[in-house]
Amino acid sequence: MTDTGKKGWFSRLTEGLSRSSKQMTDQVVAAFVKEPLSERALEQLEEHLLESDLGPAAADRIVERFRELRFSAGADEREVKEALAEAVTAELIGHEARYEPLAGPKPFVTLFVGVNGSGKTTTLGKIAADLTAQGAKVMIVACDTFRAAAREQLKVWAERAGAAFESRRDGADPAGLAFDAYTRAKAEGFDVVLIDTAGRLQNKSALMDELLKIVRVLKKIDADAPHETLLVLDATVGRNALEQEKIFGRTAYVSGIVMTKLDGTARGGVLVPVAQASDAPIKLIGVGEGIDDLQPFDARAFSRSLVGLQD
Ligand SMILES: Nc1nc2c(ncn2[C@@H]2O[C@H](COP(=O)(O)OP(=O)(O)OP(=O)(O)O)[C@@H](O)[C@H]2O)c(=O)[nH]1
Repeated sequence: MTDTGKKGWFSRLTEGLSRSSKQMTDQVVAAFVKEPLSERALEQLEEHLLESDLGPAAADRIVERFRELRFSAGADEREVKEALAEAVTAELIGHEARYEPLAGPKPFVTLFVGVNGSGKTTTLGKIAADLTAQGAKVMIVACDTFRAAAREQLKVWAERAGAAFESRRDGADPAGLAFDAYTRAKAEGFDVVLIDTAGRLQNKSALMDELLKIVRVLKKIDADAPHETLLVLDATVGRNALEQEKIFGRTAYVSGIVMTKLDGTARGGVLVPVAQASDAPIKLIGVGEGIDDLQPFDARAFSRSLVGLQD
């Protein structure tokens, strides 16, 4: 990425996280600048960390770090923010990884799982657009065969991205569709296959059976497929995201997490307990609806933006 690209990316991140950073830092920083050594400032810190949905375990550790730091009287705002950013980074640094579909086997099959409305379709569309812009041959497969609207939405993204599109109507077997699409992609030299799946949690066991069946048939073609299974979680549902991680993480062999809509909440801190609860790392984050608003997850950049640092 160029320096200007990097700068634009960082300011998008900071802007996207502005509601969370406001919630997280304004009062905390003021409290520390005013009374650097007081128990009251530490209590306020804990309260705000919990309100940002960071979860009790991480909040405790961060408060302990702050207790040990013992800011001198006259600590300024920047110093307090830097310390907070470092503490949050320490919580996340072991949980970041890259999504690299062009570095793996060809075609690289990615399965998208998550509840309806979490941002699966949008995420998939943004990824397709980014990959075709890099010259890759991309196929999108709409395995939610029950919902015509979902199919249509995905088709629009495929056309916009210049990607091939595979779908079937009215409840056709999603696993059969996935198998045929992957077979075609292999025969025709596609680089990447992006598979959208259904997300109805009302009938959890049927949904999991459907996902597992898709995985099973893909493995008939290549034992390592799907090469990535991305769980898409919506940050605006707060700690419910943890529940969803549990449900999908346990059955769907999730290999990476995408946290969307971080711009739509003051509780972006929820990424911390989700990352720590999951066996899979965070790979991408969404901070808006535009194509450039889906970004690789960088623990340090995320943490700095979360506390309102501009660089
Ligand atoms: N603000 C914001 N909105 C987002 C982001 N990602 C997705 N959205 C919006 O969230 C809504 C739901 O996204 P979809 O991609 O349709 O979600 P889905 O999981 O595919 O849902 P279904 O199509 O119902 O299965 C859409 O209006 C998106 O534009 C994001 O990072 N920020």
